[in-house]
Amino acid sequence: MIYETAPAKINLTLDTLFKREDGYHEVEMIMTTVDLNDRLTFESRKDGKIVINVEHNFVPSDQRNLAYKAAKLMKDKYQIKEGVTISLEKSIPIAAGLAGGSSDAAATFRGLNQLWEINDTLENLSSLAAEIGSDISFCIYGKTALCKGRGEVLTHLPKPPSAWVVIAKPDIGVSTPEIYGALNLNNRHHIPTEDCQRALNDGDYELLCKSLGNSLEDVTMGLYPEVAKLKNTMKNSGVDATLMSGSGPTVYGLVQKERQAKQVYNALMGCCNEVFVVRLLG
Ligand SMILES: C[C@](O)(CO)[C@H](O)COP(=O)(O)OP(=O)(O)OC[C@H]1O[C@@H](n2ccc(N)nc2=O)[C@H](O)[C@@H]1O
Ligand SMILES: Nc1ncnc2c1ncn2[C@@H]1O[C@H](COP(=O)(O)OP(=O)(O)OP(=O)(O)O)[C@@H](O)[C@H]1O
Repeated sequence: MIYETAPAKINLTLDTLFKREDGYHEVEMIMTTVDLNDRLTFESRKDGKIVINVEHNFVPSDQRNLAYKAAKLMKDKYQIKEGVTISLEKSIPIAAGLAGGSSDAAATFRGLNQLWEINDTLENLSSLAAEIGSDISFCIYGKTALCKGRGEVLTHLPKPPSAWVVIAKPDIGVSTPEIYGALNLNNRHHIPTEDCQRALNDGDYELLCKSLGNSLEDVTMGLYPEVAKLKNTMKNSGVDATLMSGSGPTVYGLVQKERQAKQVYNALMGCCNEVFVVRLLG
């Protein structure tokens, strides 16, 4: 049996540049991982089937599950006869902007690479992963990276200075295509990534806090005012910086001391069901 953890990601920055001919948006974003993890196990099957065990009302256990798609792609690409039972224990909130499904898929690529003794490089797994989702290439490595293209062109970056992250998800799910679909490129905030890169290179926490930005934030907040409200509550609760992750609706705040993190946690517990205090892994 093989075990893998699948950490959530947050966006430190997200800039959208233009809409491409294939319908995707060219992006430039810096992502990093936090220690909020789904857990997966992989067990070989002789009958060649891919079976997903997951007990969660909003997560499909059939071909729609991203872990299933990853397993199917690995099986076809490397012509594997064996099957696999994948057991998935979810902790990452669903449809949250934290790449939960993408991280499960990435863990599946890594897990099956071992279970089926394929032993391919992370680099090759990362390019293969782009066939089923833009965030999965990053999730293959986790850590911290500048992601370009539609998200799959990676440059690895130093890990962020240590910090506590308070993550809060309002009780709504947001669909990524809906947010990209509602984005008006003529009227969007340009988010430079240079300051954030400098902050990471220099280990400069204050600059990191100043450099956070997400050009999808206004779009999601326009459609879901509760996200703007949550960000305001987060701001007023004493965080050093706050931002919406990905296409939302999750908002996170950064602080340096555990005591501050607990204070922020208490302030947010009243306004959403899903609040977590975690650390940057990066
Ligand atoms: C918002 C982010 O999570 C930030 O990391 C990603 O950009 C989205 O990545 P993802 O969930 O892996 O997205 P995919 O599954 O590849 O694409 C879902 C849909 O989002 C839109 N999409 C996604 C990525 C991108 N660079 N441009 C897009 O316009 C497209 O409509 C696409 O059909
Ligand atoms: N392993 C999985 N875990 C969670 N959701 C999954 C999974 N596989 C497929 N899904 C489907 O994908 C949808 C989006 O879920 P997910 O949690 O991955 O979104 P997300 O956090 O917004 O991802 P991203 O940040 O990459 O856009 C869910 O509504 C669910 O139906």
